[in-house]
Amino acid sequence: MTPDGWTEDDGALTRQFTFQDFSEAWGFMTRVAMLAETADHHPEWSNVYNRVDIRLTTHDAGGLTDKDTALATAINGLM
Ligand SMILES: C[C@H](O)[C@H](O)[C@H]1CNC2=NC(N)=NC(=O)C2=N1
Repeated sequence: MTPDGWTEDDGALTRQFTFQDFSEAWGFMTRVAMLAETADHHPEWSNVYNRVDIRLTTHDAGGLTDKDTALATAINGLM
């Protein structure tokens, strides 16, 4: 099942997050980075000022796995 707010698209989960400013976006990215390191599962992402675009896919498997769903759910838990 696709976690709230995420879109399943071409073997990946994507979601865009928008914050008040860069500082809030960067703080969020820092927290996501710590989740990613703990899970040894890392996002494809980009940041423009207050916006963070995240794409989750499992490169080793060539598509979507439970690791992506788990990380998306954990990221939702930061909000
Ligand atoms: C060696 C290392 O565990 C692997 O390369 C991990 C690291 N993080 C990863 N992250 C993601 N998103 N997909 C992977 O396949 C992946 N593989």
